[in-house]
Amino acid sequence: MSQNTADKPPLIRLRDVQKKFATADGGLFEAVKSVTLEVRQGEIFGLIGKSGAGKSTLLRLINLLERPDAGEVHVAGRELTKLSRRELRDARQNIGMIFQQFNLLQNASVFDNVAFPLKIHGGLSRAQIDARVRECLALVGLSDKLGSYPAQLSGGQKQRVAIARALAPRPQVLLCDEPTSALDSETTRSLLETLRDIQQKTGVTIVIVTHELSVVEVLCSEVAIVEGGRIAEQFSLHGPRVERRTVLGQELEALRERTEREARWSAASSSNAAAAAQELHHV
Ligand SMILES: Nc1ncnc2c1ncn2[C@@H]1O[C@H](COP(=O)(O)OP(=O)(O)OP(=O)(O)O)[C@@H](O)[C@H]1O
Repeated sequence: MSQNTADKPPLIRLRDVQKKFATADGGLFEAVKSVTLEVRQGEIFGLIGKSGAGKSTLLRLINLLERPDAGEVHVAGRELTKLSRRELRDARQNIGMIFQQFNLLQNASVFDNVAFPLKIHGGLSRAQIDARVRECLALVGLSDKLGSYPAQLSGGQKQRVAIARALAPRPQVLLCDEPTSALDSETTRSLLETLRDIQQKTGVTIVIVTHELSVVEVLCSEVAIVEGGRIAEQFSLHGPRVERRTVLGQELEALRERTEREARWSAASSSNAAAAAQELHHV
């Protein structure tokens, strides 16, 4: 579903958003400088940049965890900065989020962690909650961990519980803030596969912040490169490889080229192996 999103309408629209923070010396630091950004429905959209570039702040502006000093935040047709507290709480039901450090409730079982957002918003029977929790845990491959506690799980499993919890209220948007930074490379690979699989099964729109090029290359359909609080460059990862303006853009294209070359090489070597096997068979 993330493959052909070019004709889909934008589900998230940031217009001229700005965010400043007070600094220790009494000044102001502009973490996000008038950014305009659109994320289409069904996209897996990467925000990549160096530490301090403003990626996390930009992500947190999408669900108003950070309120912009100026600009508009539209998600699924609603301008979030205009909503009352109560309306915003409802609108946030449509925007799940996961974090680098998982943020699970340590004293609650896996079941209760995933059930939590369903219970606090009410409206569902116990049987409905039970069914939805099981469905979400199946989606992340943790059906057998219902009764476990976070301390009994690996980092990858904890992040899967966090994903199940974020998806439980059936959000249209899933925000991911460095979701694999605390994980080793193999666990990262399998978690990214799970995220892609979930996107395809549910159609959820994913925005992911990372500083790892390989995460963007493996997962994303579109990428924005964030530098100094601005979008320095944005492009599709399914489009042709062309010369990019930013160093990160160039590195990402080099990575794409290497992956394509390796895929060609391994296809060629397996067809050579097949041809050799056939020859042997005929001898
Ligand atoms: N609550 C805050 N108060 C003060 N300054 C902040 C706050 N949040 C972020 N900043 C500053 O804003 C800038 C951008 O931070 P942000 O976390 O968005 O960057 P980032 O690109 O996600 O970096 P990292 O990968 O290191 O998290 C940084 O200089 C940071 O110190």
